Amino acid sequence: MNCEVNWLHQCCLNRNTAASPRQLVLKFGCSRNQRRCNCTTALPDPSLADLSPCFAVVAFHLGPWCPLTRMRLLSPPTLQPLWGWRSRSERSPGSPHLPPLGSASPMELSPAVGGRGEAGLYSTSRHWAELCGAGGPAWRAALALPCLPSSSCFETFETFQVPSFASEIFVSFQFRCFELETWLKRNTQQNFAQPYQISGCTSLIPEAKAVLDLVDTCPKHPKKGDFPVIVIEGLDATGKTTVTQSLKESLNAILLRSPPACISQWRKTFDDKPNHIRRAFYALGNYLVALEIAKASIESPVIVDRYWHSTAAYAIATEISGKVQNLPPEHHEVYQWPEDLLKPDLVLLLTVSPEERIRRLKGRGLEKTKEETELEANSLFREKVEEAYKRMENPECQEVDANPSREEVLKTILQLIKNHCSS
Ligand SMILES: Nc1ncnc2c1ncn2[C@@H]1O[C@H](COP(=O)(O)OP(=O)(O)OP(=O)(O)O)[C@@H](O)[C@H]1O
Ligand SMILES: Cc1cn([C@H]2C[C@H](O)[C@@H](COP(=O)(O)O)O2)c(=O)[nH]c1=O
Repeated sequence: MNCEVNWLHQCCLNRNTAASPRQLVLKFGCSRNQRRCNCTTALPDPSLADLSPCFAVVAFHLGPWCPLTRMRLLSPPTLQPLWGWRSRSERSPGSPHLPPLGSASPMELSPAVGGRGEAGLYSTSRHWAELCGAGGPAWRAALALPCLPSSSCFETFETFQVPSFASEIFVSFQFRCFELETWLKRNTQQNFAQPYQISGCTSLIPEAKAVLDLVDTCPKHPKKGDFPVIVIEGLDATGKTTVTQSLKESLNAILLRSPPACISQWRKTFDDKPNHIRRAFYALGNYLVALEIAKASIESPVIVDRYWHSTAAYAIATEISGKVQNLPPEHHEVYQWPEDLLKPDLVLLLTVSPEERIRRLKGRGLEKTKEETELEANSLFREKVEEAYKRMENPECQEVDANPSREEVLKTILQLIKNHCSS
């Protein structure tokens, strides 16, 4: 018997929740006596568009009673799926920390084959006997597939067939933009290989076109003038705006910030996009502000409120889940300055104690970005951003204790600038 499952009907859109931002969970199931489940999908939900490109996880929750013998998932031939599995006892629904690629699995992963390609999970009856023995645990297997942008990510799953089963099966398709990206990158050594691509987004995000048009007007390698360029970095509310304003007055300097004013109108739009798209926007902001730095530093000293180090530190901290120790090791390429980006003369990192930062945040009371909310709620994230800042190289960040009064912080910074830039 064939059954068409109206799985959209059962789609549970679970995006932007505090627990798991941008997670989409789609669920469908078949009842005990349905022998065959054949789901043909075309996902008309436009809100999916901004979830991609991403990876889809197909997670199978299998009960010990399930006599499933074979599953087949059709996907484009070029996509190489990855898999992992774990027992129910280890399962934590909100965080699919899948085991490393290649760990022993009761499943066999078929290689992609010609034509439309076939990739999937096959289980032998012996495996199932081991897995599903009476009273045995229930298992969760997960298959991760790179998806194509837009709704086409669902064409990957054009046909999902479970050819023969007589029991209950519960399948959930979970789209997790960053958790999975992180997992895949870590396990496939593709570290940060493609995070800064914005061009693929133009059909999804019309603003991307306007931003890209601006890039086309940029000279490739703008040169710095003779005046010093000083960047002020730090977590939110560490006093960057306050001190950069004072430095501007004290040094008769030009004050710039990243992202620059010419793209700030689109900042809100991109802040709401998936991480890699938002990052692309911020990365681009640096290249645009570099042009302003090049021009301004011919005329006077330049102070920059955030630059590349912010983009990198926040991106790294967002990508890496778990402990500070999970950050890429010191001297890793993610901490290096991009070769084609104008370098500043001095980068100062303002640090304050967490208690003082909270006091300042409260005193300020502005609308918060997602990162700011994350920083407030998540001390681990804060630690990772700060640690990533400290690992940046060439130029490195020079740390400034910004706990003292505004006047004292300014005095310290002026002295550092004098020492560093007067030659
Ligand atoms: N040295 C200081 N002592 C006490 N309060 C300070 C000091 N420096 C700044 N503040 C106050 O702390 C709050 C945050 O400062 P500020 O806006 O300059 O931080 P910021 O690093 O620019 O924040 P964001 O990155 O979020 O824009 C403000 O209310 C500011 O007046
Ligand atoms: C420049 C830049 C900023 N962000 C994030 C980090 C902060 O939490 C917010 C707010 O920054 P602002 O100082 O108040 O303008 O934006 C980022 O993630 N990447 C960047 O390059």
